[in-house]
This record gives sequence, structure tokens and C-alpha cells, in this order.
Amino acid sequence: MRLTPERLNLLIIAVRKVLPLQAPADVLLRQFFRDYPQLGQNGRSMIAETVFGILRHRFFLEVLTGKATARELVLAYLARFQGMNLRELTPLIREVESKWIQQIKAVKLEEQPQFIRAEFPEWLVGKLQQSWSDEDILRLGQVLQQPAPLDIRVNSLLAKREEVIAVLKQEGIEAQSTPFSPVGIRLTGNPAINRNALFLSGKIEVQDEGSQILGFLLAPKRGEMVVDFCAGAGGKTLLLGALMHSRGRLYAFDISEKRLNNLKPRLKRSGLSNVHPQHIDSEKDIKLKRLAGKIDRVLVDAPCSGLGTLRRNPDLKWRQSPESINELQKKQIAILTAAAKLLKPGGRLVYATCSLLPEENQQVIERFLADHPQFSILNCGELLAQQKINLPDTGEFLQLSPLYHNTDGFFAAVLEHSRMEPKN
Ligand SMILES: C[S@@+](CC[C@H](N)C(=O)[O-])C[C@H]1O[C@@H](n2cnc3c(N)ncnc32)[C@H](O)[C@@H]1O
Repeated sequence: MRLTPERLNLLIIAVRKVLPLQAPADVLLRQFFRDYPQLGQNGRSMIAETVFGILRHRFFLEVLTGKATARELVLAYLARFQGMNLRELTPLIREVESKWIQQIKAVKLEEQPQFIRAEFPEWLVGKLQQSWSDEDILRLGQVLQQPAPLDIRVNSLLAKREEVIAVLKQEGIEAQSTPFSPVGIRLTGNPAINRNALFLSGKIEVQDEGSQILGFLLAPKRGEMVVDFCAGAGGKTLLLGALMHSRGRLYAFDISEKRLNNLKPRLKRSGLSNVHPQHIDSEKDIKLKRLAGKIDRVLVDAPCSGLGTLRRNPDLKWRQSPESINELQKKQIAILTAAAKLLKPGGRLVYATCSLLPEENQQVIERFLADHPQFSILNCGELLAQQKINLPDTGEFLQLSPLYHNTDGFFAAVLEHSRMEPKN
């Protein structure tokens, strides 16, 4: 798409609106698009790609530009990451800017410190060093600077994966089975899948392959009593319902009414009739009491830093901090503790996050187990292998990363409640 002075101007206005990051970048961008309804689909895509691109490369762009204005950030991004040359930029810029662009084109990324090359804040590098080598932190950072692929999940109640792939191919959409999830399909490019008949008829849903794997760890069976404790808009709820063949009872709890409302149209499309969305005030909500000790399987897809999803949400690097990670850990332990009370003896609890940090993952499990001797860990690698999902290197915990699996970063632990009631 050719960049005209008007489009450049709109881009700069969008960057000015988003960059202070007073709210999530995608929310701010949606507000911006509402303010400029004259933008067509192409214009919106170009602006979204550039704004997200700037967020992905912001540390290096700030090295290039110093304390930059939105205009300088946009021009530096176009010159360095969109490969626009001076001939293309000249009609859009002033003479002094042309000299400056020549200078920044000469700055070498390879000579920058590791955190700039990885595009990670220094505090995050420090935390990742607990479990990653410096070389892998750099590789992880580089992978996280790329956009994520578009994965969809086939609703096994309504369709088979091979049929869906065949239909997509007929429509000219390149699609292939995901390597790990038995119900996943990876699309090439960014087709407008939410206007596709397969989507509108509930046969497919957009869901990262890693998120799909979590459902197979919980592995709910038809007829069981199941709880999705932090269901949000139901990405995982819908998969759990399909795994249950729409039989039994699946409670979808969340403290956000707005997110639960977003689950409703998805539920309608899905053909599921066993899902019961319920708003709770907090993990201590009185409504939970009546289910104590009655549930076969509970998924806790805990609120977390989201740092495993930086390909989709690069702004989280600036919206999280060491302090927010500490707060999240307290909340995660409280939610896991409350959710555990729902389980029957012999029941299964899956704790999951889309974080890469031990503080939100292994440490939460360690602390929980220290206070709950009636729970023990089941091996994730073995549970998945029983379902013919072969994830090499998966052992006690599931740890998916964009670097090794091309999924979002996910952590999961599976805990089993002992069959004996604890003695009082
Ligand atoms: C990682 S998101 C869940 C995503 C969802 N499971 C999905 O697959 O789309 C975490 C959710 O936890 C919810 N949450 C936060 N605190 C909670 C609490 N105390 N009890 C239940 N849910 C909570 C948030 O509103 C958010 O929707």
C-alpha cells in the first residue's frame, strides 16, 4: 500500500494515541479506528501493523531516535523495519529528516546490548535468566518480535479437521494441521476468518495451538462435572465442552461480566448445551460453596502477566513490572487455593498461565503443594502421550514456548486430589 502524506499523518496520530499505553494497545487502536471511520480495511491493517511493529521494536527504535516524537518513531520504523528507502521517503519528509534517516540506517543492531536486541526490559531479562541461557533469551526475544501465526480449532462436535482443511483449500486459504493439537489448523497469512461460513456456523474458532493443548491436559469426559474457573470469553471452555461431547455440566466462572458476555455468541455457534456461564465476585464468592467437593475436573487458566503472548501483545512489556508480577503471584495462589476446594477426591486440577516466568508458574505450584499435601503432580508428558500428543521434552510440567513450539508461551501443571479424604 502506497504511503501518502495523509496516511503518514494518520499513522503518526495513531502512534501518538497508543504509545503512552494508558490501556492495552489493541483497545486504544480500536478507539482510534472508531474516531476515523473513513479508514478502509487496508488502511486499518496498515496502521495496526505499523503500530504493533513499533511496539515490537521499540527499544531499538528509541536507541535510534533518543526521546523521540511519534513522527520520528514512525519514520525510523519505516526506514529500518519496513525497508523503505530514501527515494520512497523523500516526498514525505523534510530535508533534515532525510540526513537523519541516513544516519539511523547505518546504526548496527548487532552492536547493541542483549536486552535491546532481544527487545526485553532489563528486569525481564533478569527474571528469564533463572531458567534460560543468555543465548536462548536472545533467540526467544527475536522470535517474540515476529507476529504469531493464525491458528484455529475445529469444533469436533460439528466437523472433522480434514473436512475443514479441504473446504479452506477450496476457498484458496492455505491451511495445514498443527503439529501437536489433534484439532488444530494453522493458516497462512491473515485471512478474515471471522467472516467465513465455517466460523459463522461454529465449526471453527480462533485459538492458539498451545491453548488447545491445555484442554487435553484437563481431558474432561462426557457426563462429568467440570469447572473452568477463569473462563473469560471461553476460549478453553468451548474446547472442554466439545471434549465432553456436550454431556455433563461445565461451569464457566469469571469475575468479568463483560468477558462472560463475549462467551455467549460463541456458545450459541458452538452447538454446546452443557455450559453454564456464571459471574462470580471473586474466588471467595459464596456461590462456589455449594460446589465444594463435587467437581471432577477444574481448570484454572489464571490471570497472569501474559508475557508468553508478546507476539500478539507486545505492549505487555511496558504494562508489567516486577511489582505487578508479585501481585499476580499472590492472586494466582489465592485462586488456585479456592479452585482446589471444588474437587472431589480423585479429581484433577490443571493450573495454567500464558507466562514464561517461574514466579507465576513453578513457584505457584510449589507454594500450593506445600500447603496441600492431599494433591500430587501428574506428569504432563505422559498424560499427553496417552492421547497421542507427542511433545518431546515435556515432563512433569507443560512448558510451551514460541521459540521451540511456535505456540504462545504456556505453562501448565496437572494436580490430582488423593482418593482418600484427609484426616482432620
Ligand atoms: C487468562 S484469562 C482467561 C482466558 C480464558 N480461559 C480463555 O481461554 O479465553 C484469565 C481470566 O481470569 C479472570 N479472573 C481474574 N481474577 C479472577 C478470580 N478471582 N476468579 C475468577 N476469574 C478471575 C479474568 O477476568 C480473566 O478473564
